Amino acid sequence: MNDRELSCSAGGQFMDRGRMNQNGVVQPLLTDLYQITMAYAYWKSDKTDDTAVFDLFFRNNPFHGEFTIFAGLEECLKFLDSFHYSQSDIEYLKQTLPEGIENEFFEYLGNLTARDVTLFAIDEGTVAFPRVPIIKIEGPLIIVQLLETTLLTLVNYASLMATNAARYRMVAGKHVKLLEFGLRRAQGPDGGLSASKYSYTGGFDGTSNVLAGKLFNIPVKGTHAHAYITSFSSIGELKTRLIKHKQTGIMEDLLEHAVRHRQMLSHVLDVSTEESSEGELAAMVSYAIAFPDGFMALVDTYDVKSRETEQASLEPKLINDIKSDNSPPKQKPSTNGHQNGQSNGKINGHKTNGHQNGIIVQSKDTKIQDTKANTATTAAAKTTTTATTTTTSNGTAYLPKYVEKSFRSGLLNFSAVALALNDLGYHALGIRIDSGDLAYLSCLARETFEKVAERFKVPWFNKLTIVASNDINEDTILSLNEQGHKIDCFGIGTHLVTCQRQPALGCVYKLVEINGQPRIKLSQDVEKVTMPGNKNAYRLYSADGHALIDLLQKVSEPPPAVGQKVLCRHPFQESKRAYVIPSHVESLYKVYWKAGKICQQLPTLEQVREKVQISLKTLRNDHKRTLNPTPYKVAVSDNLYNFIHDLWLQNAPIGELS
Ligand SMILES: Nc1ncnc2c1ncn2[C@@H]1O[C@H](COP(=O)(O)OP(=O)(O)OP(=O)(O)O)[C@@H](O)[C@H]1O
Ligand SMILES: O=P(O)(O)OC[C@H]1O[C@H](OP(=O)(O)OP(=O)(O)O)[C@H](O)[C@@H]1O
Ligand SMILES: O=C(O)c1cccnc1
Ligand SMILES: [Mg+2]
Repeated sequence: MNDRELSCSAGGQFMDRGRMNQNGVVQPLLTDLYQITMAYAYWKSDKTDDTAVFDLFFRNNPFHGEFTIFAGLEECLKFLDSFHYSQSDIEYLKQTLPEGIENEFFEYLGNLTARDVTLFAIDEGTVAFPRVPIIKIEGPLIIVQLLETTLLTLVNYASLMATNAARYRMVAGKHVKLLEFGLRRAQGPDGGLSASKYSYTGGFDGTSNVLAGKLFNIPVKGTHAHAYITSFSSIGELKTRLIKHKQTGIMEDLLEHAVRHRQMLSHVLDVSTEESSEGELAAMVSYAIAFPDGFMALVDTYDVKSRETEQASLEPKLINDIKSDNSPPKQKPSTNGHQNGQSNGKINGHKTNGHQNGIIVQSKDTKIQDTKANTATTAAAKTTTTATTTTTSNGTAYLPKYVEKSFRSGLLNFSAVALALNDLGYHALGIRIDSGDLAYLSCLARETFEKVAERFKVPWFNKLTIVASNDINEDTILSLNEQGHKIDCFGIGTHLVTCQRQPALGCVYKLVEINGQPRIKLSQDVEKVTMPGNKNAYRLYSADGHALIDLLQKVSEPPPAVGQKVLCRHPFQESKRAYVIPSHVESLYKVYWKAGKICQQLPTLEQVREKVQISLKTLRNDHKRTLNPTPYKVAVSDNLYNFIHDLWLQNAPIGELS
């Protein structure tokens, strides 16, 4: 039994092999069958001594963007380090491959390692661009072919995820915290773990995924679920109310303090204590007793059936809309690339409990902004939206009174418990909002906290954290920013981890040279023609420190020099050329694996995370903007251009007209 089998039989997917913590599912059989059948055919055709160069690259940036973050390199290196077919792998292949495979082939497989392979790569966490190989791998043809699928699976999702996360970070800005909440929605356990790891790489601040925290040393964070609030229905259910005063150590009744504050707060918040939920109060008190220094509460749970009925009688129009099949379809993002207002669908009124709105929110500069006006809504949606809007005396439309009241219940109970904790020497952390109009409710919450801070002389109340979650994506954040909000932290699950906007990055692995001879793969689609030969990649920078262009050259060419004019050519369009005089030239490849060893000091996850931000800073803003970003230029040297096109002509068959 080898290390891998030992560790797997011990029950762990990730294991410490002394040298590196490795995901146990990453092993040579994690590949497509055709790699192994090809290996046999290569072996049969006596190609064991052939050497090859493969390029691993993508053709298009994801998410309609113009950059990609390269991630997954460390996992690739770990894979090379441990590449070895175990005895049981060989037994399995003997049973599985077609009959007649010679025994010597299995012996050959049993002795294969990645010792003779050399892997070049750009640094993990660097921005990368279409057609510039992010990994270049050289070595015995059979082995480098066998590595294809596993390397692709390690790079594709990792890079997609890191890019997705980096985009969320860009739209959220650097001061807002981003938490990954996606494990429950991820594509299986391994997808969930990778999502947590690479969203951290891309710029998230933490994850709710505890195993990811343990394995990758990522900060783990979280609040609590609605279930906790709804598990209490009355104060009578509180088994304990006592908590130690932080300074005096004397046991005090937290509920008593909370009830007293709640009474006073009801005037400040304009919600009567009868209108707020007792179960919610009980749940919050009990949670505060469990976590007096980390009290963070969900404030949107409150849901009272009798009031739903009352709402129904108040809003027959809305209820009719919901019952008929005229309910508004889910909105598509508006044509300018992101959704405005409530255009991402559900919020435009198909809920019976009145959690919908066509609100006008107060923007940061206190101007009133009509979110309906710039929303690409359907007529049906607009009708329903209007029906549910409550207009205040000054003409400002807000959430339906019912929704506001129920949200105020959460705020009332939270504030009461937070003030009670304050009496006993503790500071609450904040709230989470998981439904409704997040822009409006966050402003309402902040306004409430400011009022409480002033009236109760608790200045720290101003600084309470407001976490928002609920089906958030890049467009929602952009829209919230436009509207103005007071959210300090987003908890993001589904859209982030499933990369819903684009679920795969199309990295490919193409043979570019065999036994020193270039190989080109032709295609009707020019974009798909491969760039033949063993190449080096350089990034040329302008005097202001921005990346100008990536340049591919034949390895035999001298690198571009600072201050010297370089002719950069579009790889396929003859007329597209430019001279560049770089102020700085970065050679993109480093040898990461050679002679059976990792040749570079590998950065920590934290360092890769920093690298992402540093690398993104070198990109001009117009390449990074979400709407119609400018494509970053990728070029080839004049020499490589001619080489590609000569080879192309040599390989393209000449048709015959008849
Ligand atoms: N101000 C806003 N601007 C744009 N989108 C928003 C805003 N507030 C919330 N959203 C988004 O609108 C959607 C609201 O979802 P939905 O209509 O299901 O309401 P909900 O509040 O989740 O209702 P429920 O809790 O009853 O399921 C979510 O995707 C949320 O991220
Ligand atoms: O919406 P996402 O971006 O996917 O983020 C994660 C979601 O998961 C939770 O909801 P869920 O309904 O699963 O559980 P809950 O009872 O804790 O709300 C949480 O409340 C978020 O809404
Ligand atoms: O901690 C949270 O609030 C959380 C965690 C996972 C999913 N939704 C919310
Ligand atoms: Mg939810």
